Amino acid sequence: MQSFSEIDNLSPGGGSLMIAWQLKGKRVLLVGGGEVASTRVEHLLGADAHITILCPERGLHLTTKRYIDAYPSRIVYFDRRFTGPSELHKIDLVLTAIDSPATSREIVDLCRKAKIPVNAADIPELCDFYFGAHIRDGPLQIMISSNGNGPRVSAIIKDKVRASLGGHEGLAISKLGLLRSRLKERVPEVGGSVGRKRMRWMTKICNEWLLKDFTFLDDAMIQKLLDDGWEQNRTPTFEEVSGKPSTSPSEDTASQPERASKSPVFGSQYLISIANFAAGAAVMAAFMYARRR
Ligand SMILES: C[C@@]1(CC(=O)O)c2cc3[nH]c(cc4nc(cc5[nH]c(cc(n2)[C@H]1CCC(=O)O)[C@@](C)(CC(=O)O)[C@@H]5CCC(=O)O)C(CC(=O)O)=C4CCC(=O)O)c(CCC(=O)O)c3CC(=O)O
Ligand SMILES: NC(=O)C1=CN([C@@H]2O[C@H](COP(=O)(O)OP(=O)(O)OC[C@H]3O[C@@H](n4cnc5c(N)ncnc54)[C@H](O)[C@@H]3O)[C@@H](O)[C@H]2O)C=CC1
Repeated sequence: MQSFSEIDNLSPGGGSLMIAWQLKGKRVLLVGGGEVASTRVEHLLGADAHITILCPERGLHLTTKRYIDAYPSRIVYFDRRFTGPSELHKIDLVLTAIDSPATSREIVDLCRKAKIPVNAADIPELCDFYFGAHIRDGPLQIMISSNGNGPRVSAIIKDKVRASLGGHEGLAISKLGLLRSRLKERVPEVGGSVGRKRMRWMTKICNEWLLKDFTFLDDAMIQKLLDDGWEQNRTPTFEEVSGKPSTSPSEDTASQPERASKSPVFGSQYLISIANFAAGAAVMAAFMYARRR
């Protein structure tokens, strides 16, 4: 059992809860239409929310205007300022991105009374949650947050993380999602021993296949994987299921460590590293020995 001091070390506090908030079909009020608001619209559209924008037309950023014109069924736009509590009727979430902290404060107060979560772009201490720097590739979403300390640094780190991705991760995850749902259709039981078996099998496939190989999954391959894999309680290889050779691990920037340790290519790279290290150590030892003499 963990002692209290160990638990204290595990949760030092000072952070925030990073969650993937499901906004599909929810109503979001965005007050303001400037540059910051335009980025909010992008995120809200990506999350399938119903959006209401309040902002005098002369204050609209070109990008916000483009979104309003392009998605009339998703965005309701009013060419006016926020007027009062009635704006919050049936609203699930409020975002302010305006150039008036006093008005932002008033809106936040009203949201508190109505128990509606709110983000005020200009007043971090009043926000129920912060935005972060995002990377999105289909269902893959990565958010970098500095928890209010350095938004620009979040954006810089985001660029570094993005550069380390291969570009195939989103598609691979979509295909994996399809495999998972087909498996759940086949064995719909929730929890219990079947649930555990299903999770073990999915975990094994994820560990053993290269991420990029999942991008090739089609209906026939999924069927074969389930028939020859799940039903036989084994995990067939990509080669077996597709009839094609696997993608080269060097092409797969997200290659899994489990696979790496088993892969002959990675295995030989590992041996070469050990050999290099041993050779370096031998030279160093000889050098030290020579100096002592
Ligand atoms: C607390 C938070 C509340 C919230 O907005 O939810 C907040 C608050 C404030 N930002 C301010 C300034 C800047 N914000 C950015 C950029 C971003 N800001 C974002 C989020 C957040 N900003 C939340 C914390 C997130 C975190 O901690 O990680 C990002 C990540 C996401 C997004 O906005 O969607 C997005 C990058 C997206 C991308 O590029 O991917 C830049 C740089 C730039 O524009 O390039 C600058 C200028 C440089 C700088 O200050 O760093 C100011 C005015 C400060 C002042 O007056 O001095 C305030 C208010 C204050 O702090 O008082
Ligand atoms: N969180 C973040 O990422 C960042 C936040 N900020 C803060 O966000 C705020 C907005 O920044 P920008 O978009 O660059 O400003 P902006 O000046 O481009 O846009 C402000 C918009 O608010 C509208 N507006 C003002 N009062 C309003 C009201 N009562 N009702 C409806 N609309 C109203 C204006 O017409 C304008 O369209 C600023 O306070 C800024 O300090 C700034 C940079 C980054």
